[in-house]
Amino acid sequence: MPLKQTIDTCFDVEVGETGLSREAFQAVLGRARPGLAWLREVHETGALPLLSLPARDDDLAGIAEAADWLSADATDVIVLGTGGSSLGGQTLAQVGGWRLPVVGDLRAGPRLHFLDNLDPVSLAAAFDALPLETTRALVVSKSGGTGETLIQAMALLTAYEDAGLGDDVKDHILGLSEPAVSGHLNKLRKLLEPYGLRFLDHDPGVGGRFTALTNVGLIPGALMGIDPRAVRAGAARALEPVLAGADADGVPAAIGAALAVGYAEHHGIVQNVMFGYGDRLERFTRWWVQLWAESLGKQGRGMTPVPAVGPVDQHSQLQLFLDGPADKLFTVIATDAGDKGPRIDPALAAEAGQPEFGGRTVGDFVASQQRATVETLARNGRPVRLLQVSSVDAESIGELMMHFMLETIIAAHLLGVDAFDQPAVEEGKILARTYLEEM
Ligand SMILES: O=P(O)(O)OC[C@H]1O[C@H](O)[C@H](O)[C@@H](O)[C@@H]1O
Repeated sequence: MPLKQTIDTCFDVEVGETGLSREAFQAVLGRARPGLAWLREVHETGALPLLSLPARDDDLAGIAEAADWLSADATDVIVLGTGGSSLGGQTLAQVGGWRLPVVGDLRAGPRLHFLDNLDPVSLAAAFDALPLETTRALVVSKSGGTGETLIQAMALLTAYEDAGLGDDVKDHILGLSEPAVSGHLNKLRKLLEPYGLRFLDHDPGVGGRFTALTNVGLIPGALMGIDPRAVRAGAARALEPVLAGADADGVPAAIGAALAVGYAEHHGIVQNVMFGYGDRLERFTRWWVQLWAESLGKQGRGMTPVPAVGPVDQHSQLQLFLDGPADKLFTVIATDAGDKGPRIDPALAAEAGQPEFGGRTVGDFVASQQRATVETLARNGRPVRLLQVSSVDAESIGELMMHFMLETIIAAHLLGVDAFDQPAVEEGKILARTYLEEM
């Protein structure tokens, strides 16, 4: 089933005075037309390579080969890289089983580890605990200049040296960075290439947080058995109405962008909650946080992304969502959970005083929770849109990711900001370097 978006519970008639009027929404949606025209134009000219990815297959053999190389005879594969060089891969890998309770740990094949947060204690413990001889590493940095990734790569080189594997580094590490350009220093390449190891090219035209559909996201996904073709087929589905020239009200991503920007402009609602039901959407919510925050948070504009996972966060954030300040727009991602999972013995259910559980599956229970969350949010005056997929698999995650990349780009057009840069974070990086020099 393709992604289905329902926005009935997003407007004033359903949620009361906190809701956006249909008229105001339509006015913002109309303003999405130039953004859609721009997307079509850059697709045609090739100026935004992201939009050509769903139809590409010339790079798939290289992606499969890299995943095979990393996993052959390996007990462990570590992925170094941060932000956009990690979160897309994490999202796809999770759909394949990485970092899922129990199933993740029981899965056959090499263990996969993303070291995206620079933590000295974890890094030391990881290098101590990993059997380095059978551990391979993928080191990812688009720019080749991110301090966290460089320092991790240096520490890894030393760890291999200390383990007596200094001469075999090229058999353990694969690099992934922008192609070398003469006159421009790529520090990661300069550090690693002398070891004779192989580097894959990061597409210079695809910004970090938009790389899930490139080798950056697809190699880690493939390591967990996620088929890159299926991911791209799902992405093509989300892109299709844009390329087909549909008007804004026929493009789900434009509708989502207009809702978010409409709420920000008309109601000052600048917090957006992504409530994904199911373990396989946990990393997806974190990937979306970077996408939404770094792409839109500029020049005093932007919306704050708030991630939540269901049903577990019903026992954590839902009280606030329902009864705290009415200052959020919600997106609930639901799956066809019904009929899935263990079926409950009626005798046990009766014994426990929960006869309604009897004969139902665990998925039936989750399905009713998804529905109840959407309805109670709306009844409490909280605008909520529902996105439904039949299940979280390679194709639906590709569709969700492309949907939200498009939604982000269109929202940036509506807000009048550049979706593709992140100028403000540079200041802190320069200051951190100064402090390091002073130590
Ligand atoms: O891939 P890299 O060049 O190493 O960048 C990794 C990340 O770090 C930067 O600080 C940016 O804020 C992110 O947008 C980027 O994804």
